[in-house]
Amino acid sequence: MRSPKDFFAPLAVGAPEPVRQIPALPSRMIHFFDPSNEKMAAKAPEIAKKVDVLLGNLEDAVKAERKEAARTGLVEIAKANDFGSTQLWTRVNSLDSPWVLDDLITLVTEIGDKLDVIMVPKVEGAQDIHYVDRLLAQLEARAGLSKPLLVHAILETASGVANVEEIAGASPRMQGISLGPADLAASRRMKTTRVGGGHPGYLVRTDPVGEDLTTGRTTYQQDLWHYTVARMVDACAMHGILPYYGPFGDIRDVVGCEDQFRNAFLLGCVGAWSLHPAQIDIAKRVFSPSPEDVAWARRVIAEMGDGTGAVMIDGKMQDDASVKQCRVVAELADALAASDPELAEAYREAQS
Ligand SMILES: CC(C)(COP(=O)(O)OP(=O)(O)OC[C@H]1O[C@@H](n2cnc3c(N)ncnc32)[C@H](O)[C@@H]1OP(=O)(O)O)[C@@H](O)C(=O)NCCC(=O)NCCSC(=O)C[C@H](O)C(=O)O
Ligand SMILES: [Mg+2]
Repeated sequence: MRSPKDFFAPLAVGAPEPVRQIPALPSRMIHFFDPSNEKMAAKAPEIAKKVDVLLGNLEDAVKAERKEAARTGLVEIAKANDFGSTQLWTRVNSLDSPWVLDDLITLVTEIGDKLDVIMVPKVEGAQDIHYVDRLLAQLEARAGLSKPLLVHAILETASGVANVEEIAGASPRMQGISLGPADLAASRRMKTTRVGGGHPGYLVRTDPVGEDLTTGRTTYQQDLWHYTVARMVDACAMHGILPYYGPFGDIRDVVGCEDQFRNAFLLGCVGAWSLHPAQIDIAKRVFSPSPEDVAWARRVIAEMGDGTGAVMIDGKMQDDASVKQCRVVAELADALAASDPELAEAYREAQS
């Protein structure tokens, strides 16, 4: 572990100073596209106008023989477009793959000034982040970058989950962590065959009444990801970085997707991945606090004055702790409304 005194020092001569605060930029959806897929690549500039984060994916879901085309495609798209306030991220190949070194060298030296965040898959522990951290510093120095690239880890191995707190605090570059349910399920030897979401077999059943074990026993499907998401949220909050739910692979099931995203939102996540254009609006809706919740939060804040003591509002007790929750909601609403005029209008209307 680096000494706290050196934590914010650049890791290479000529590399930019690390950031001291992770910017809380809107990132309700991290929209994945394959830069080697001509159709998707052609849509990227239009999609960029609708999303908070556009991510050029180089890892899983890109065929092995298209890896180089994906890398080159992303460089071309980044050079040819100005995405304005939409962040541009990439997911590089895993650290044990034959592609990742060239991914990092090419992307940082060619389009390092256009990229905001590098997503690193299958992170096992702090050592993986330390490797990327030093390499990025060297490449940033070579490319003459003035702004440091941030790093986002995917939590998708059993060791990654066991080490999530040290991963979250491994570098001042750490921007956030996403759950990768598909790889995590495989790593844990879970018996699912899906990309995220629930499973009808994972349930609890009410007790039997009398001797009859089969009738009148309601079952409730449980959330396979609750433990991991909650643990990830705590690790991120502890280190001042941002947690995200990852992918929901059943593109057709927009209802199940919305439920999974909402659970993550309520537990503390700031966004999720959109794999298909149909998931963009779901993430936008879910990860923006509702106008009614924002109006309520603002009312509590106003009636609580300096934020101490206890008051009754509509029969509910409010005190120092509930006003803090209301501030979380109101501050998120303000941050999102600043770059989303439609949302700003909806919040204004609910207030009046
Ligand atoms: C899932 C898909 C393969 C579906 O693609 P397709 O069959 O082409 O869907 P549609 O016919 O409905 O598409 C309609 C049009 O929209 C374009 N399209 C589709 N997806 C995207 C996109 N993501 N961005 C931009 N444009 C998109 C199609 O080209 C169609 O265009 P047109 O014909 O001109 O109308 C596909 O959506 C896809 O590949 N999505 C990305 C998948 C991905 O990135 N997967 C990796 C992330 S999940 C993961 O890695 C697991 C995780 O790590 C873990 O371990 O949990
Ligand atoms: Mg994965």
